[in-house]
Amino acid sequence: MRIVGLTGGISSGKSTVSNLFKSHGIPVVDADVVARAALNKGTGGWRKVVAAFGQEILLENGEVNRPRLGQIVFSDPDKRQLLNRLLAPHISSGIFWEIVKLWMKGHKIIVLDVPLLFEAKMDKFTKPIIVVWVDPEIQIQRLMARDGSSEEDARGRINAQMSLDVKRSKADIIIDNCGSLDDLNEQFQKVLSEVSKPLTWTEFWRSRQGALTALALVTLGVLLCRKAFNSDDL
Ligand SMILES: CC(C)(COP(=O)(O)OP(=O)(O)OC[C@H]1O[C@@H](n2cnc3c(N)ncnc32)[C@H](O)[C@@H]1O)[C@@H](O)C(=O)NCCC(=O)NCCS
Ligand SMILES: Nc1ncnc2c1ncn2[C@@H]1O[C@H](COP(=O)(O)OP(=O)(O)OP(=O)(O)O)[C@@H](O)[C@H]1O
Repeated sequence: MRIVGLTGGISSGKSTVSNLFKSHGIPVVDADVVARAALNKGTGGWRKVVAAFGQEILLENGEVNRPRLGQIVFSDPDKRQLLNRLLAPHISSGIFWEIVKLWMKGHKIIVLDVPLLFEAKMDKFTKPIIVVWVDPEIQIQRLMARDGSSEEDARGRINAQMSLDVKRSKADIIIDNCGSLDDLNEQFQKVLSEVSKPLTWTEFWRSRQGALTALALVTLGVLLCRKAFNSDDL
């Protein structure tokens, strides 16, 4: 199985690229979606976060007030680290089970969309790694336009992440998303053909088809050995 890593900065265009993959039939595991589920009311993640941050981060219905928690953690690195530490095991196991489900369905190529792929050291499980890069000023403009946030808020969120230039230096494939959506789509077509290349042998043996082939080969080997022993007995 090929697990393609997709990362970048906040609002650099990862979801836009993810949607392109999905529209070409390649499933995407979205870490933001998994992270949201890990904070749902009543879950283990929710309990730990409420115990650490207090009732004031809750809405009246008991769900986490996400903008409120965001304001707290994106302006205080210690609190952000605390939140990351509390949620990391829930996010990793959520991502793991999403991958297992896609493996069981027989998908050979999947995309892991993880904003903190390098920070969380998940990059070692993915190949190739695609970084969606964008110029910092365009990133701020798009972030403020999308979330209706202030410049201070947007800068706080961007500064909470590893710099996009550092991420770019760690990439196998770079998508430069400073241009129009048409430009992005044009680059995506090249990325798609790169990512859709035939699996390597290692990737093949990690796929469900590879595992079934290995099982069939072992079974055949056992049957042939038994037959050989039986003929010796005769
Ligand atoms: C603080 C929270 C509640 C704010 O929620 P909100 O709905 O406002 O933002 P959302 O979850 O949609 O995240 C938007 C973007 O912020 C960035 N971001 C989120 N968490 C972090 C973090 N801990 N450090 C740096 N950047 C982060 C990501 O680029 C993400 O795509 C939420 O982001 C959260 O629970 N974060 C911790 C979990 C986490 O690490 N998520 C990232 C998945 S790898
Ligand atoms: N090439 C582009 N031209 C114009 N707008 C774009 C382009 N690419 C993305 N956008 C817009 O920029 C915003 C951020 O893009 P997107 O949501 O894909 O980023 P993201 O990296 O997934 O963000 P997050 O980390 O917050 O999940 C969106 O409003 C999106 O529509």
